[in-house]
Amino acid sequence: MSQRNITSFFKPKDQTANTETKKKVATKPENANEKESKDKTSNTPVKRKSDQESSTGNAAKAIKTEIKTETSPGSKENEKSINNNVKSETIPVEVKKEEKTDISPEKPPQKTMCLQLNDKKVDSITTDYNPDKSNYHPLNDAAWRKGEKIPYLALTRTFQLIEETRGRLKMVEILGNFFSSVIVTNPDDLLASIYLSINQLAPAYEGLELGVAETTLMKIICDTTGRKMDFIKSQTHITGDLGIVAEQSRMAQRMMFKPAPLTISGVFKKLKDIANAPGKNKVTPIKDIFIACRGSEARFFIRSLIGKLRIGIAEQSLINAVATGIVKSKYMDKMKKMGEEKLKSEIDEVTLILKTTYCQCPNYDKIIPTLLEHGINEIEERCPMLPGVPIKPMLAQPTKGVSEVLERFDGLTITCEFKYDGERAQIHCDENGVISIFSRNQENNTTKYPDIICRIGEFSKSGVKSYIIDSEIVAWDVEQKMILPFQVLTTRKRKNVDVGEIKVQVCVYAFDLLYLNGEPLVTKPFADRRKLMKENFNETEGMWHFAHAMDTSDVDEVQAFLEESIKGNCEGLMVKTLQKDATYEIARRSRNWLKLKKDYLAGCGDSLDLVVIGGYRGKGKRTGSYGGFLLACYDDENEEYQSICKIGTGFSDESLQTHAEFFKNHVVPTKKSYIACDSSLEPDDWFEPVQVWEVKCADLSISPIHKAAIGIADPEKGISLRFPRFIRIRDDKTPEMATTGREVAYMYNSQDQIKNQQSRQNVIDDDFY
Ligand SMILES: Nc1ncnc2c1ncn2[C@@H]1O[C@H](COP(=O)(O)OP(=O)(O)OP(=O)(O)O)[C@@H](O)[C@H]1O
Ligand SMILES: [Mg+2]
Ligand SMILES: [Mg+2]
Repeated sequence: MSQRNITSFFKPKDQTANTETKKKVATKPENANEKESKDKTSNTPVKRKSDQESSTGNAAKAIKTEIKTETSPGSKENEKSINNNVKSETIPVEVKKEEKTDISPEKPPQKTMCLQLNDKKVDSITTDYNPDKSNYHPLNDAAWRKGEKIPYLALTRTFQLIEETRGRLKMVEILGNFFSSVIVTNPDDLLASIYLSINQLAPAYEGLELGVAETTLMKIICDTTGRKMDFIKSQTHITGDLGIVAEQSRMAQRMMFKPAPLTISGVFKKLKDIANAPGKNKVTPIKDIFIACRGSEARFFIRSLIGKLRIGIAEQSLINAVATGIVKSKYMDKMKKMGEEKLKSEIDEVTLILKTTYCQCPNYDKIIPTLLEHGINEIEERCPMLPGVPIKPMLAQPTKGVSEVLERFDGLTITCEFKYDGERAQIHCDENGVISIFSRNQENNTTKYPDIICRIGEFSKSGVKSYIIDSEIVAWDVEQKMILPFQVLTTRKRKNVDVGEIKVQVCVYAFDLLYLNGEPLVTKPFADRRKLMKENFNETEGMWHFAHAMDTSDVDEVQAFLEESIKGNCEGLMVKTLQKDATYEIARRSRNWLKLKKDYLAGCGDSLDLVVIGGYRGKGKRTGSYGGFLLACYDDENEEYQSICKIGTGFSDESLQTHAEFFKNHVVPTKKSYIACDSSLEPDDWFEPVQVWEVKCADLSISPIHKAAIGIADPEKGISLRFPRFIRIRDDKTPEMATTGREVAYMYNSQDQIKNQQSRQNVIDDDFY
């Protein structure tokens, strides 16, 4: 290859590391590219990456046709090994002979190397770069030049590093460095890189999901690699990860025709096609990509399809990483001169702008192109709140009693509203009259409520062109004209409901107006928003109501209103500021909304929403299912799950069966790095964090073993729940929306007993909660 400016992602040293790994798993000569080419040219010439013009699709197709004729000789011995040889009747397939320790996917280069190299790589773009002297290496498949489409392998190697890294800061740094490389060399690939890193194809509310069944993928792996189904199944059972098995299977097989390297944009587009394709039409595009996968590409491609990337990059980390990428790409060669502190403070600033923007417009399709075109300073203004794009809702803080509420709001004008126990609904109407209904979680619930859509015209008065209403949808008893319990609402179908088949009627209780006729209202005080809502919308009995409210701060009146709410089948009250400190705080659990539930009056206060991370097999009557579970809260700062209690109460025999069935598909072989848990609690099975349970308890206490809120209420000990009881599954919450460590600490500190023991300074500052 001629000398020219090369953008290379990994140092030669890294490459050596790679080669060494390869040596371990393959008998392939380690030294040179020429050798590799020569070996192949002896049979069929393999085109070099640089002169290969054919598209992935074509190359893939060519191979696919050949692969179809492959047969596995499948001696019993071979079948047992993941490296069983694959033969082809039509094309010679080079097969790697590997050692028995076969589940050892390609090791990524050393972390620090990658980071240094990222900086260097950035230099390499600005200076006239000589590949002979610096970090270019012919064996580096993940390298790319400025302006070129970025190889998918560069991204999956980054994922590999993240997967093997402990600590969120480091993970963010690795991903941020990668994003900075993308921004500098080919910003067009940034959006796809971002989506692939969080395993999404579009904003969550568009509901475009991959989620291909594991068995379908297993079959594809068998078809394309010649492995036997039993073998793939058993290896998946051992490793607990079809991604790793796919990677091993793919690596064990060498083909004469090297398909064109996959690119980030190419894979992203194909994944979208796969998501949009009906069931059986997904198979061909999956095969096309899978047979073109190199190294860790296979692992992450398969994991993307399953719907679990397992690198633990959640929303907050992603935004931090994008901010890191933006700032680093801006300073490139000046980074060292800038000093760490200045760099960090600028990254923090950009993170905040991005977060605010994402809260009002959670849509990377809009944010990223705007960012690249207009820069970070204009982003907030250019990506405003818009009907049709769900915003993250404002949430409330729990309180323990009427007097606490009034103390907190001393001197402020407030209102008390009934707290309805149903499903949060953001109702959007855009300028064209298109209606969408979004859940608390920004999921699109429009097809769940066709009855609401049918009669929406009665709701708004004339002159209303566009709006966003915040509301609670509750189940409604038409005959008795009363609200029905939350459990009734859960029996309603979740999607594509037919008006004719509706058994559970619903009523909407509107409590806020966030947008009206082209104007966001979130910065106006609640009193003004509420006035506008009442002026522009109608009430119709059993269909549309404004939340029942009373503007008072009289203790007795609040107490009486609370009791009235409970009689009316509500959970309690929401107490809200009206004038001062009364803006709508997007995505915040704000102190300007306090919730006062009947349950708070006894016990520990609010219930907790906890993530199930493990199961203990049952004995006696519970043999065959789990007898208990390990629960965790979510530490949103470090993005880890912290164990909080074991739970074995509140379950019916039937619900235990249901849980066992459900978690059977989410067992992982070992504890994941993002789980903080003492070894003495080791469950029989670890689960992926996928489900949230609402739990009540007698109280919270300091625990020497549990890790919840460690370092907050106590410098070294965590907090655990006493006498926890299962209440219900919270399908409307993702694991990242579970009760946080800080919230746990807050609840612990709010317990009267503790409150009395502590001096005021020790009590957690509400601002952090
Ligand atoms: N009048 C109201 N104003 C605001 N929210 C209300 C009102 N009535 C019912 N709600 C519901 O109460 C929720 C606020 O409570 P919180 O912040 O604790 O969230 P949550 O944990 O999902 O709620 P919970 O566990 O209490 O059901 C809102 O998300 C909304 O669904
Ligand atoms: Mg609720
Ligand atoms: Mg709750």
